[in-house]
Amino acid sequence: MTSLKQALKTHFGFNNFRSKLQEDVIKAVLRGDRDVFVCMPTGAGKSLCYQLPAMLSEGITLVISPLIALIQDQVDHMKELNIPACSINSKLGVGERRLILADLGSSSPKLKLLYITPEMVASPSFQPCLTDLCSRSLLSYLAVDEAHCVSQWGHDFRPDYLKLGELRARLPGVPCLALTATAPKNVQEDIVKSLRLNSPLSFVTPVFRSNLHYDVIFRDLLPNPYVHLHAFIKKALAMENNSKGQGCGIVYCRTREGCETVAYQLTKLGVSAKPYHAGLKAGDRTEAQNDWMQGKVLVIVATISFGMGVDKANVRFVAHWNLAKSLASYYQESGRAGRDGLPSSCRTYYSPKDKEQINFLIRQEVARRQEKRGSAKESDKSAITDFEAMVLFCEQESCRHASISKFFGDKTPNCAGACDFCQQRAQRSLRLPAGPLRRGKKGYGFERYDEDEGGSGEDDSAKRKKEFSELFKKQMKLRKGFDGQSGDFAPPDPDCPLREADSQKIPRLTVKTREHCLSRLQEALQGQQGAGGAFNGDGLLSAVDIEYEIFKKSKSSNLYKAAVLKQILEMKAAPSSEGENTREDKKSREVEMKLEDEPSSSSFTYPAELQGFTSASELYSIKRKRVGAGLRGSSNPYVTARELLKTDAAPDKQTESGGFIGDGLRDPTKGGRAVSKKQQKLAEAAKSSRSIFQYFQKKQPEETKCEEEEERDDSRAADSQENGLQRRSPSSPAPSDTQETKTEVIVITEDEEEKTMTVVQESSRQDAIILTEKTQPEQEANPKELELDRESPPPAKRSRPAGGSRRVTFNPTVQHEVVQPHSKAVKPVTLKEAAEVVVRYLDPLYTQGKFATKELFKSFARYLSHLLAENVGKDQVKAEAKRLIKTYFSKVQRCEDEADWALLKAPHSRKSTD
Ligand SMILES: Nc1ncnc2c1ncn2[C@@H]1O[C@H](COP(=O)(O)OP(=O)(O)OP(=O)(O)O)[C@@H](O)[C@H]1O
Repeated sequence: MTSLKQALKTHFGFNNFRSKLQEDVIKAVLRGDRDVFVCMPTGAGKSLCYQLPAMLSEGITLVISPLIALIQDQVDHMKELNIPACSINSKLGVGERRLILADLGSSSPKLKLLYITPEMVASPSFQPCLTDLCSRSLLSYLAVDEAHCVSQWGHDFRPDYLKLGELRARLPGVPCLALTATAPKNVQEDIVKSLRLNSPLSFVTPVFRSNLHYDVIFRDLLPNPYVHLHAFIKKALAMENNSKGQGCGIVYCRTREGCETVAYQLTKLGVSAKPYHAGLKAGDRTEAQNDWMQGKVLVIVATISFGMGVDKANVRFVAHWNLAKSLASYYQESGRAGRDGLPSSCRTYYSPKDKEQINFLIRQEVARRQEKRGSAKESDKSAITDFEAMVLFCEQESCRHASISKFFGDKTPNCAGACDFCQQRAQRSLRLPAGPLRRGKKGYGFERYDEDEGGSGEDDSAKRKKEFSELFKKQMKLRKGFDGQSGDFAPPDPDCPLREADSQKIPRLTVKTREHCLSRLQEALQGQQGAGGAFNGDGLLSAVDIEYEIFKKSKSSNLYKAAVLKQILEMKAAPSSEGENTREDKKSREVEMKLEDEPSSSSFTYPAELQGFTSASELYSIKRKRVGAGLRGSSNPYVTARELLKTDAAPDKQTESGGFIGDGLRDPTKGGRAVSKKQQKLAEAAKSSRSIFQYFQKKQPEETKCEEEEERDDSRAADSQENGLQRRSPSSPAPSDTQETKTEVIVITEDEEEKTMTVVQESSRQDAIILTEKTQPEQEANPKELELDRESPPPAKRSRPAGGSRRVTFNPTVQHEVVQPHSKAVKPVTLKEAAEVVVRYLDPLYTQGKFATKELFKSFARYLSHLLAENVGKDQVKAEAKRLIKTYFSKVQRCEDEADWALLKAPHSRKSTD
């Protein structure tokens, strides 16, 4: 055994190097004559490339690593191996710090590895120590882990990494080693330049990992995505035959709320899962991670804050519930699967809605950076192009491994069926019957003739040619058949509404898929057209036409699906037949739709300015487009309770002509189309009530933003409390002890000014008076507060055309107040009473702390504002609530949140699981 291998065994317990490359890198580092750059896939054993040399050299190796948590894991691991390693960081106790500094100051320090963040290494407090070590030539190596963080082209740029260039310059005699798993060519070059590496030796391995199977699923086309995910997990963990399963997995979600929902759904379906995100208490997060590490929990459902430095070998799958923000990030995150080299699965649940939202956030972030900097940079584009590469990875019909390799500048690898595209292709070709064309080297159809050596000249030759030509045609026909006209094609039912339903023009596109797409198109069309269009049959006809057009134009199954989804999005974004049709309107609504369409978000995660109530006097001046598409198809949803009651007969008219029955559902006996199952279930479930206060557990709006922003939340939250009335937490004390209560309503005027109106209500009097009015020009808003909004879904405010009308925001503390207008005709109901009535009707649409859709919440909020405006009695409240639900049923034909939809299907299960 060589001395190097001996050292490997002695210090790390490994018999061999993980790869030849690992060994080569270590040897190069040990030579110490050149800087070294290493780009090796996740789990390839990069850490050993500096850890082993550190053990074999005099002095101390300084390791720069981006996260304290990551450092802690490494230090703990080293300590387990009895390797003297430690870290200096802000979390260190005074005593510990003193001990470390004492060792570093000694003539022969015992420490071999000193881990430190880029911030700490640049801090003035560390400089004397660094200078001292340097002057005594006690620094053996400088290792920069996760070196891609230095590059502005990279997906995880950390400005503090840029300071490492200066550090490097200060340590001219110390060999530097830069390591990363994810660096395309431009990032590699940037690393070398920024870290001022001295003509480094580069060890770059292809990114291809043959043990990882990649696939992409169009989430929006799944009847129940959670069930689909559950099936995937069961398969990946081999749970079918073994209830305990093997290994574990990660599901990445973009938002905290997504994590909670997915973890909840998986647990409900029988897979132990825990959420992990920055919104959890530190203790809960650690517990979730430990439970997962120890195998007590099979699945961790996390934001991207989870995983860096987590060294778990048996991760059998990584699923992305939402699109990753770049292909490089995706490669890194999905690469946490299969570190043990065993087959593992990486799946993305793709949704065009995610695409729209993330695209918006990325561009917003880029614009913000440029604004801050005052100029644009070429590297700004990389965030956008990297994301586009991610989208292409999902949408393109090609080998997934090839897409990744191309992105990183590698050659196309031999995927060998390790992705959905290549697997399907392989399966198709396997289904070709064994025949002369498939017989290996000689398989061109000539074998049997070749064997017939005693052939007889010209005649034979002509005969052969003819036979070959026939055979060739036959085989081509067969191939064609297996590309699309396969015998597996399930024919359509006789009553199938699709045009050319039995056409097999698009390979692998089933009638079932087409029918599903048709129904989604119908839903979208109904949503667009309003109740009239939904039931008169036109919706069906047009949807059939639209579907057929898409079918005709599409060349592949994926392109067909993508086109259908695009069409649905466009239809949702388009103005209703009754609505205004200006371009601005469309734009405004597009953004609103994006907000509504967030699959995993609750109503409470709306930007503050969309969350709620306005005073009655403001209601009449608000155009529909300003506050959302709550009552789609209605040109003016803001009618008073009284007006609503007056027009209550309208749907009953429809009963006669179109088949509505009293509860807003359609009567199948009256000639109309049967009520949908969903509508029936909703109606059935509308029976129980719950405490109103649950509906006001308003979450902070920042919950929808990208996780990478979360580290900065605390300070922002403080800022926002100081600044924004609309951000006041519902749990903040209500102004109740005094004689009067104040309610502040923020109104955005046409010239984009915020007006804060304080409604004061004296407890002795039951009337409300507007007491103060202060304006707050938007440009004066605290920049930090604006920043807070940065990663939230696009607020309507930004999309509104200039010179538009008013936006209204809502102060949640209103819940505890009784604000009554002047009329004394009937005994007015309190807000709480009114809400209880509404809740009774909305209850089935509420689950897991949120409403089924934002739209519904907006309707609810709007309804409560009516009550504030109107002096109505309990009966009228009931009638109006009923009407609201009726409107909802008839105008909103979809329920985007599959989780809630699943619960609606089984209304009673919610009670037990709440
Ligand atoms: N020669 C070896 N033999 C066996 N196991 C090894 C060897 N070298 C490293 N390992 C193990 O491989 C795993 C991955 O190593 P390491 O964490 O260094 O990977 P990495 O390339 O740094 O990954 P990442 O990019 O995720 O940080 C660790 O558990 C490590 O102990």
